[in-house]
Amino acid sequence: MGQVAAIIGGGVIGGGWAARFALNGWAVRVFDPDPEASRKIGEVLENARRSLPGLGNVALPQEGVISFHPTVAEAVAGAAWVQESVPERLESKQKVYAEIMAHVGDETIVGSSTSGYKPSELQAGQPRAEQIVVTHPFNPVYLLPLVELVTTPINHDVLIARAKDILTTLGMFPLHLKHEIDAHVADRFLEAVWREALWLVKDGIATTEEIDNAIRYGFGLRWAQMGLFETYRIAGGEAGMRHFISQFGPALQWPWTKLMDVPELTDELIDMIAEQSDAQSGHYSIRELERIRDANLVSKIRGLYRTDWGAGAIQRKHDRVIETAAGLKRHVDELDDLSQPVLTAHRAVPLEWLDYNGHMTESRYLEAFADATDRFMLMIGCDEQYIAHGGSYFTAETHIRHIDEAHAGAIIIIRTQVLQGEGKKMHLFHEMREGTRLVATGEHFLLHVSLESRRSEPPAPHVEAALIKVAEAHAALPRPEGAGQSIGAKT
Ligand SMILES: NC(=O)C1=CN([C@@H]2O[C@H](COP(=O)(O)OP(=O)(O)OC[C@H]3O[C@@H](n4cnc5c(N)ncnc54)[C@H](O)[C@@H]3O)[C@@H](O)[C@H]2O)C=CC1
Ligand SMILES: C[N+](C)(C)CC(=O)CC(=O)[O-]
Repeated sequence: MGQVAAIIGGGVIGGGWAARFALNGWAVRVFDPDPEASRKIGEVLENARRSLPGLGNVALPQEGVISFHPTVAEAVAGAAWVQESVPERLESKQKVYAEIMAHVGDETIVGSSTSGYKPSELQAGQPRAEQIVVTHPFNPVYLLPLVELVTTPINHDVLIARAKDILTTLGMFPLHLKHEIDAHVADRFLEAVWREALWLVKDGIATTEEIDNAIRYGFGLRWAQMGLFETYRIAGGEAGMRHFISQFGPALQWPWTKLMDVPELTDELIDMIAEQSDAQSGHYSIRELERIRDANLVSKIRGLYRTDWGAGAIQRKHDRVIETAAGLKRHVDELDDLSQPVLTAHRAVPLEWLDYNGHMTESRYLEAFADATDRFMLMIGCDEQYIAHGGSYFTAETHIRHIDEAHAGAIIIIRTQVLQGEGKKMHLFHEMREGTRLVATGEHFLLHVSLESRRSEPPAPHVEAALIKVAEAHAALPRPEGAGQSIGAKT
């Protein structure tokens, strides 16, 4: 069995943590007195299963089992990680900690999802308080990588390093804050923006929908990929950050903002906001909105994956961590058996690959096969460094057969047979399967090129030798059904 995580409090955030741990192969034990907890977590898990596995290009480990327990003691027994996500009230959190700390092991890391409390407030008066840290996530926990890891001087370096390591293996980005402060770092911004938005609604300047449009069509997109300071560095033009501050800094003194002040949340203001919000989004259920949000996040993070930037770079790193467990190799010399087609993809169909017919759209078959070709190139030594030195392959011809459907989240594997591999020529035949079911085939003819002359040229000797080694081993295989076909041709 893999590692065990205990989730204490299985609401919006605890449910997200349960899904993040389980989908990364951890056994998850939940304690939540709410009789509806198992239904709610089941629904969150269903949404997470649709979206998380397809975020990267490598299949996640086998899903861990989620179980529900009647006491804290039973839930935390043997857990390597305990994540507390009970409601944001200090007194009730402290009571829960007394129970958790009485039953956890000496090595267990106990993280709190608290949005606002400092770790020292949770540690106060607890036995083995040095095991308690704040691990503040962002909703949806199963998709967003950021987790603020807030520690105090009593937390040992070894525990902090282990906490970072575990969060990283879950595909998260632990932002380590060594100085505790109410509401940590990110929620300070969120509250500042929220306060300002409440004033704009109260004063009748903008509706909830107009405020959301002001964010999502403009600076929200910018923030998602560069944050604040990197964005403003660019806004300073060639003169950079100093120029930006001297131009726009003085405006901070002008009365543009009411940030120092919070509007009174009167019944009238709350009704106004709730009515506007109903008019804006009331035609969707919360679960529908969650699915729309998740699909949008998957598209955005996968877009950033392509540019190896921000949240996409975190996902790429996670793929590197889990690719060995998924059976993927980085060089043909690591293969035990060269006589069979090579595993070049083991991944889930991402949400963004679906079309109006509810299945993987045609262009994504080519994307999957192109990624498999990239993996094969990597495996014969045509890696990032080799390409940076000016050698690569160009695809000259492709033939795809769409044999069966693939749906969101389906785990697909691609195996690649080399039909010809010598000199400049590389002729590959990919078979894509879900389980044993053949979904598609892709036949690709590539030429090795010089990226300087943009003309075909022989590969470097070590690349050609690796390619020939596989080609010779595959020469004994039967020619795959469908190889060499054109549209309408009989087999
Ligand atoms: N909702 C959000 O956007 C975020 C919330 N957080 C933090 O996560 C924590 C939980 O918040 P939510 O999940 O939003 O609340 P929630 O109300 O959705 O869930 C809390 C859960 O805790 C359970 N619970 C209550 N008393 C309990 C106890 N003694 N033992 C075990 N379970 C108990 C409740 O039945 C409920 O299922 C809070 O500390 C909050 O600040 C952090 C990031 C984002
Ligand atoms: C509203 N909130 C303070 C609970 C929000 C968070 O803590 C983080 C998030 O997911 O926005």
